[in-house]
Amino acid sequence: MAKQLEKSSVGSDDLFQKIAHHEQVIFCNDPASGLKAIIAIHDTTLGPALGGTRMYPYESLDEALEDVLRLSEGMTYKCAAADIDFGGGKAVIIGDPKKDKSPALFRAFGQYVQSLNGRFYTGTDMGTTMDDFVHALKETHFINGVPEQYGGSGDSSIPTAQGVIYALQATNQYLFGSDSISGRTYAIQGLGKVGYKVAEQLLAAGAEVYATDIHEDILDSMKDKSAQQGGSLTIVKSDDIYQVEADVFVPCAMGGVINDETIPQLKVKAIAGSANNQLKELHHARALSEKGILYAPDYIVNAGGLIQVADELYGPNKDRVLLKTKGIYRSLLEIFKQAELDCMTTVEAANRKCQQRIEEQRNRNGFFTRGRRPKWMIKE
Ligand SMILES: NC(=O)C1=CN([C@@H]2O[C@H](COP(=O)(O)OP(=O)(O)OC[C@H]3O[C@@H](n4cnc5c(N)ncnc54)[C@H](O)[C@@H]3O)[C@@H](O)[C@H]2O)C=CC1
Ligand SMILES: O=C(O)CCC(=O)C(=O)O
Repeated sequence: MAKQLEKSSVGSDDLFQKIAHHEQVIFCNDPASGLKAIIAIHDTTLGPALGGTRMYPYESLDEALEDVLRLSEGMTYKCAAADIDFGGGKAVIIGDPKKDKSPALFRAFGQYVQSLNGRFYTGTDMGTTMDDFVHALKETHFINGVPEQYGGSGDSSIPTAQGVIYALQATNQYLFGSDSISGRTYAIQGLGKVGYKVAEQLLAAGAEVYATDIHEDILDSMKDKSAQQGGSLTIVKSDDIYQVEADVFVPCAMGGVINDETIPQLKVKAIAGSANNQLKELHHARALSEKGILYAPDYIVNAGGLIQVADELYGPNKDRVLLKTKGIYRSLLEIFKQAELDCMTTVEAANRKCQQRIEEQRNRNGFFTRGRRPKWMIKE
C-alpha cells in the first residue's frame, strides 16, 4: 500500500491556477489496490496526448502534481520537435517502485486510462517497466511500448538511449569539429533503463566514463560489464557527479538537477542526457550559457522512446524508428546553430521552433474543422 502523503497545501483556486495551461488533469484514487495517480493532459493540438507513466515515492501531492504538470508540458514540446502527431500528456503513480507495485494497481491504472477513451496513450517512464503495463493492457488498449509478444514495439529505452548517443555525437561535432564519441570523457548520472545502455555504448567506443547511481546492485553490474567489455569506468558518489571534470555531463535520472546549487559545481563543456526537465527553472539555461556550457535541450535529446511508441500505431518497424531517431543529430545541430545566430539560449531556440509548429497546426485545425480535433481523427 502506498504511504500516506503529507497534507496538500494547494487550495482549489490555487489548483486551477496551477493547471491553467493544461487541458485536463485527472486524479485517480483506488483504495482497493492502493493506486494514487495523476494523469495530466497538457495540449492535444497535434493529436491525442501521449506520454509515459512515472512511479516515484513523492513526499507530497504538490510534488507529484508539479512533476506531472511539467512532464506533460515537456511532452507537447517533444512531440512538436520530433514532428509527431501527438499531444503532450504524462502520468505519475505515487509510490515506491521497489515496494508498492502489484498487478491490481496497474490494472486499476489501466481502467483510468481506458476511461479517457483514447485522449491519452501511455507506457513506461522512470520507475515503471514494460511488464507493469502488461497488467494495464488487460483493461485498456491505449498502452504502448509493451513487449513484442503483446503487440507492442518493445523496450522504448533502447531508442531513447540510441537517441542520446546521436545527441552526444552532435554535441561533439558542434564543440570539437568531430562527431566521434570515443576519446572523450562523460559523467553519467543514473544507470537505469536508459543510462545503463548509454554507458555500455560509450565504454564500447573507448570513451572515459564516470558514472553514479543510488543503487549498489546497478553499480556492481556496470562494473562487471566494463570488466568484461573493457573501457574506462570510474564510479563516483551520487553527490560528486556534478564536480567531475568531463567533456559532457549526461543526466539520466531525475529532473531539476541543473539548478542554482549544481551549476557552480559543473566542470563540463556540455550537457546532453535523457532525463526529462533537467533545468529546475527556465533561467538556468541562460546561466549555463553564461558559464560557457552548451546545453542540449532534454526533449530533443530523449525523443527516441517517443518516436518508437508513436510509430507503433503504423505497425512496429525498427528500421523506420532508427531512421527517425537519427534525426535527433541533425535537429540538435540546427538548434545549436540557430541559438548562436540569434543570440539566444538553445532552449529558447528549440521552444520557438515547437511553438511555431503548434501554432500552425492550431490555425489549420480551426480553419478546416472549426475545432481542435487532430486531422487524423476526422472521418468525414
Ligand atoms: N525510458 C525512456 O525511454 C525515457 C526516459 N526518459 C527520462 O530519462 C530518465 C531516466 O529514465 P529511465 O532510465 O527510464 O528510468 P529508470 O528508473 O530505469 O532509471 C533511473 C535511474 O536513476 C537512478 N537514480 C535516481 N536518482 C538518482 C540520483 N540522485 N543519483 C544517481 N542516480 C539516481 C535510479 O536508481 C535508476 O537506476 C528519466 O528522467 C525519464 O523520464 C525520457 C525519455 C524516454
Ligand atoms: O518513452 C516512452 O515510452 C514514452 C515517451 C515519454 O514518456 C517520454 O519521452 O518521456
